[in-house]
Amino acid sequence: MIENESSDGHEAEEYVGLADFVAEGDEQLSFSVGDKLKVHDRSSDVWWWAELQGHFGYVPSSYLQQTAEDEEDAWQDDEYFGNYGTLRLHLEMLSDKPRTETYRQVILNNSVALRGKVVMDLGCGTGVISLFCARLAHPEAVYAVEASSMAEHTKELVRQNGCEGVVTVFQERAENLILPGKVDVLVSEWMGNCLLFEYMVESVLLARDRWLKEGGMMWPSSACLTALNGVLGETIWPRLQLPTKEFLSKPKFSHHLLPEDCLSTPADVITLDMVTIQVSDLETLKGEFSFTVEKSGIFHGFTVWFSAHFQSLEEDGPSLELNTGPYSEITHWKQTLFMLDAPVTVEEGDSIVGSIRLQRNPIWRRHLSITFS
Ligand SMILES: C[S@@+](CC[C@H](N)C(=O)[O-])C[C@H]1O[C@@H](n2cnc3c(N)ncnc32)[C@H](O)[C@@H]1O
Repeated sequence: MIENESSDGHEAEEYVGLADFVAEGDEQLSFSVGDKLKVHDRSSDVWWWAELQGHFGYVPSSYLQQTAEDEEDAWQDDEYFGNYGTLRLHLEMLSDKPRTETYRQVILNNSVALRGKVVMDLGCGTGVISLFCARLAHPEAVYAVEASSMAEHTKELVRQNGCEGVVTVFQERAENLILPGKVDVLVSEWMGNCLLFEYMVESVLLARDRWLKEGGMMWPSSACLTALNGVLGETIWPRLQLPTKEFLSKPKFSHHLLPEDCLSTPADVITLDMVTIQVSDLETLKGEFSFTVEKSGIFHGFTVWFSAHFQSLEEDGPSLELNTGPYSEITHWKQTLFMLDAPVTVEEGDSIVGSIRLQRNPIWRRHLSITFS
């Protein structure tokens, strides 16, 4: 085999490992997540002939993904900020009452302590959180940071609300931001599906490290991914019959889990402390779970959602929670469903024990894979 040329005469192409793979036998090639492999033969759908550091062997195609053209491409920023530059997404978020109301309540509950403080609202969108700060509390300044073109409208909204003396809009990516000084509070609504999707949290952590004063407050202060096992509602099951294979192979976003379809009590599986977590920790996050089945039924899969927690600025002040789970008022995130390959009958008292792993995509930096074991 000639290096850089595949068996059919084409150039070998570079792929990146999405997960660790351990070879079984001499014919296969082991690699780790993030390894760059040269793929020489893709004639089979399932097993490809590849090379890593001079070693050759078969590798499973589903563990590999083609590399991005460049760093910018890896973040898909044109598409990402293009979408946030339109009103559609912002209207959906603004009309998500539990979400928007929690942020309003956080500002209101802390209005006394916010007096004279400097606040950064990272990813301010339409500026709703900045305006809550300016209207409900008396901060010294609010820096409203937004990378998309929505910032142009936000400047106008701030002016129309008479808040331009307090709120300054920075149309900038957080990573390139230059502020007049450090801030006392960093507030952001960065959470995505399964908590991490979009990985806006990375921008929040970078801004924290550069711009938050020592001992400053992060809102949310922590966030949790929660899981439980559930039956699949009778309303969905009939729709599954035809495209079952496709349905099982991917998570279902925007799934609305009904409390009566839950087989056990939910458990927090991963917690992010927004003061201490580092960007590098986001690459792989793992959690364990042990569910006791409380209701006999057919166990079809796991459902996950997140909650975000907001500490008070005052020592004994109440903390607040935004919970996107099935026992709380529905939000635009709803829940995410992961189906088992085949359903399992479970009895009350049975245990379902396992682990969950969130692996950030080494190429497409806003994406992740989630594995239940
Ligand atoms: C989920 S929306 C929240 C919008 C607004 N804070 C709200 O609560 O309605 C996130 C916003 O953050 C912006 N954003 C994401 N990453 C950013 C970054 N690195 N720098 C600046 N803005 C960013 C997006 O363009 C989007 O408008």
